[in-house]
Amino acid sequence: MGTPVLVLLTQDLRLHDHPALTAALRGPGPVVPLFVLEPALLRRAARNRRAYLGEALADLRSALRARGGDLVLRRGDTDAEVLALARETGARTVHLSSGVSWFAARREEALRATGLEVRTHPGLTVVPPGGVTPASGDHYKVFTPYWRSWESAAWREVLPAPEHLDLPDGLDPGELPDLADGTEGVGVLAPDRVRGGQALARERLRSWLDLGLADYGDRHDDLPGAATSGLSADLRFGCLSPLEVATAARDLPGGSEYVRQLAWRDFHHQVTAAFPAINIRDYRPRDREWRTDPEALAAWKEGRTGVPIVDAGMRQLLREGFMHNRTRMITAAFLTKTLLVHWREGAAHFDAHLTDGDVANEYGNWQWTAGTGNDTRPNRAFNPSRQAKRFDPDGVYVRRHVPELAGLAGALAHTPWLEGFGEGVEGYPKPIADPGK
Ligand SMILES: Cc1cc2nc3c(=O)[nH]c(=O)nc-3n(C[C@H](O)[C@H](O)[C@H](O)COP(=O)(O)OP(=O)(O)OC[C@H]3O[C@@H](n4cnc5c(N)ncnc54)[C@H](O)[C@@H]3O)c2cc1C
Repeated sequence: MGTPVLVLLTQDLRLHDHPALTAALRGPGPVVPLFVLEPALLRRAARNRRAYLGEALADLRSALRARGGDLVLRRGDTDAEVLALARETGARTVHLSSGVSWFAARREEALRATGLEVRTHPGLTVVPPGGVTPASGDHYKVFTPYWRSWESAAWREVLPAPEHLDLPDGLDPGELPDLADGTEGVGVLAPDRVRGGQALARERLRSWLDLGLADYGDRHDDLPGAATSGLSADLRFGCLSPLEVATAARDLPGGSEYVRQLAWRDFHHQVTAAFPAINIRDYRPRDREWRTDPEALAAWKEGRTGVPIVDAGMRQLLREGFMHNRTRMITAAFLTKTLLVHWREGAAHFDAHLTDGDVANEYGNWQWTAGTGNDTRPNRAFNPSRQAKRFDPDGVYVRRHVPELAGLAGALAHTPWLEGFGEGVEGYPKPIADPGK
């Protein structure tokens, strides 16, 4: 047997289409798949993401065991744990998928400083950041030209899952702690959250391709229909490969509209790779007065602004750890453009609850909506009343998430302030800001 090699897993918790794992398996030696639980990161992570992560690691471990290998788990700083495991096994090389965040860049730097050979691979996007670039500059700042280049870029082949792996003898695989026990983390554990792991993710993908995709173009904005794929958390943790999803969907009816959304995901990744401070600083600084309004912010977070479409979205987030894209835009615009509260406050709340929350998509989209990011129309308005009438015309979505409004039929659920001779609906607040007409 040859020298063992390490594969450091991060946001790629799968066996299918895994370039780093495939590269490691090309050598003659045993392959040690490793995940490092970093206490400092886990303490700050949303409870929903901790729970998904725990499930995804358990699922990956059983898939690896079924193939003769195992998932090795360690707790501590990634570079120190990688180095310790390399010393224990005699490994000199570590393979990993390239990340785009500031944290991923620091991690890679720290790994290189250990003296090990560090080999990075694609795998977290369809087209890797830098895979397409404009004539001037290192990344695209506007989506439409990016999309045109992205569409015509050559994609690599989808790789099969390995059939067999060997682990060095006598290696302690390490314990997987219960990450969903609720003792650590931020936000609330959502009762209807998505469950994690590549097995469930692959079932969701199959069912989406068979039953949902064909109608995506017509129905992706239908709020009550919830007619989107719901695969964002699976993509976030890499239980699904974005390239495999895009390749499977591309030539099916509805595929091109769907694949365009995956290009948005890649777009925000290449922006973040070029501007890793996306979660801290304005991408396009604007002369803007933000307001400090703790009461309005609390009402927004709890879904009691008195604007039903906003409250429905915010309560969906608390109940599911997920929110429909349309209400993500409406609620984010209400906070930043109507209440004039800084995007960082809103993004922090989303980050504490979204199972799919990640640096590139979350902050890229928050800045896009707030007008400090990549939107070419930074003053774009999202009038809540008009959005509600258009995307939830019968009030079904609002009644589903705001039970106080269950007694209001049809579109009346969107204007509770007009009920009871202008007294509103008992138990539901009056709007804290103009909901528009
Ligand atoms: C304020 C705000 C915050 C957001 N935060 C996140 C986040 O933290 N994580 C996240 O994955 N998405 C985020 N999005 C983008 C989008 O809302 C979600 O990806 C989508 O709602 C997930 O549902 P789905 O999987 O059913 O999407 P589908 O409509 O089925 O789309 C398929 C996939 O394409 C990708 N995608 C779709 N729309 C976008 C988009 N605008 N930007 C980037 N990728 C997209 C996602 O990976 C998604 O799973 C945010 C959007 C807004 C406006």
